[in-house]
Amino acid sequence: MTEKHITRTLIVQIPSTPGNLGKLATAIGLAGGDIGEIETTQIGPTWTIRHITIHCDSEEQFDTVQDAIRQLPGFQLQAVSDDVLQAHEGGKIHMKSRIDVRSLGDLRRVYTPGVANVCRLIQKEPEKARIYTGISNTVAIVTDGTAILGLGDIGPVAGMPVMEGKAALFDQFVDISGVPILLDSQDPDEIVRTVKNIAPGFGAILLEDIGSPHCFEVEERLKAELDIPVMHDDQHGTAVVTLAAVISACKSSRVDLKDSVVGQIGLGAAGLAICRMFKAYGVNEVKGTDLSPEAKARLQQYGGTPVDSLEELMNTCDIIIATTGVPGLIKPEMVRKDQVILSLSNPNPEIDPEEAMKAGAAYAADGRSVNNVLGFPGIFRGALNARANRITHEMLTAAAEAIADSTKPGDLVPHPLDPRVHEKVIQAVEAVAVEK
Ligand SMILES: NC(=O)C1=CN([C@@H]2O[C@H](COP(=O)(O)OP(=O)(O)OC[C@H]3O[C@@H](n4cnc5c(N)ncnc54)[C@H](O)[C@@H]3O)[C@@H](O)[C@H]2O)C=CC1
Ligand SMILES: CC(=O)C(=O)O
Ligand SMILES: [Mg+2]
Repeated sequence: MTEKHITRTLIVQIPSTPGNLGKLATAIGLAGGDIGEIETTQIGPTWTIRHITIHCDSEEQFDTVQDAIRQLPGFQLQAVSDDVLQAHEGGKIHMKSRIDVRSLGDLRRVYTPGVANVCRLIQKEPEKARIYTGISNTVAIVTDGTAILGLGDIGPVAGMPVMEGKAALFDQFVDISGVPILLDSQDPDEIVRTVKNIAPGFGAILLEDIGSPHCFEVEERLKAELDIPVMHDDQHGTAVVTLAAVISACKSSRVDLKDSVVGQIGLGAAGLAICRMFKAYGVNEVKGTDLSPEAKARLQQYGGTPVDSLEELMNTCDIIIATTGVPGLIKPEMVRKDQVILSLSNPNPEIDPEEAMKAGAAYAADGRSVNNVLGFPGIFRGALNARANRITHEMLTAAAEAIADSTKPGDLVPHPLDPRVHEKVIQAVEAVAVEK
């Protein structure tokens, strides 16, 4: 089954005679829907209610599936539920106490008066906060809402589901408490001031979905002015996983990455960091294009070669990396035989990997698989474990190589749910981290 973009659960009343579930499945399949789970919730003498999860390519295809069911005599489509929206009801994260408070003794230990002694101890010996608070295991996930995925400047509150998602991944993959911080300002001075003011409560700062170019200034200033790790994930997390994917592609096709011509479309936060990482890794030629002349000038500053048109880039590069946020920007006829095509924009790529493969690409992937989720959890866990006060280029390179080493031959990246990847990234980052 190819990966579909839309998932819905249909609640269908089906006549209780043999063969009707088969008829329903056929109608759904002929309309293009893939059936996932089927749950029978009620069985009666004349009808049965089933909850059927369907995956479709598009809303239009999903409408066709619904019409096909409505046309089946005796069947009733009772309701449609959106699993994604449902999963978000009430939010995805929740701050929980690690200690039960059930008796007066517990209360006095956890809160007053007991807590006062711990406060005095930390006042006297501030480094004890690492032992007696959760600060060193807590990462602020900071956004101003200006570049939420490829959706643009939709504001920090609309971006909260993404921040909660990052917090959920931190928790589940590497046991870090991620706390979303939504900023009601896009002014670099104010962002830097605010993050510095809240920094005492955190072991590290992850900047997320802050648009370019102000993200560059914000990150540089925070790195210089804070004594804890700061990383803009859309820049460096993305560069790490992209380098890993390209290392794997070159290994499988026995091509030397350093001699390949890399072409980038979109030179914002993700694109520019990818260029910097590739150049530092020794790639000789990185070309790039962007609508903004300033973005192209920044590429040149980091050793890349600006190119005027998308067509020229597609015609002259072996490896294409697109981070524009523009779905469908790369047309199948632009793909050259044996190119590597990474169309990394979320939620929808510049070209569907299947289309790119059909058009002759040697390897193709989108932002669902080549995703910074493979990097940021282990990078932060490794940095916190090592008590590093910054995330260095060596730590990022080590993370990229660990991801590439965890990749099965023929794949571009490992599965994000494989805990061994995150473990390998943690170990690699920790090994080269610089202690405070
Ligand atoms: N797969 C992954 O792990 C990640 C994917 N991304 C995706 O990359 C995309 C960009 O994200 P950011 O770099 O943070 O945004 P950004 O706003 O900093 O950069 C986007 C850049 O693309 C350029 N651009 C827009 N339309 C273009 C076109 N038609 N031709 C050439 N350039 C064009 C813009 O001028 C801008 O410089 C988003 O869709 C995001 O979801 C970002 C981070 C991680
Ligand atoms: C994955 C991610 O960080 C993005 O698309 O912005
Ligand atoms: Mg992002």
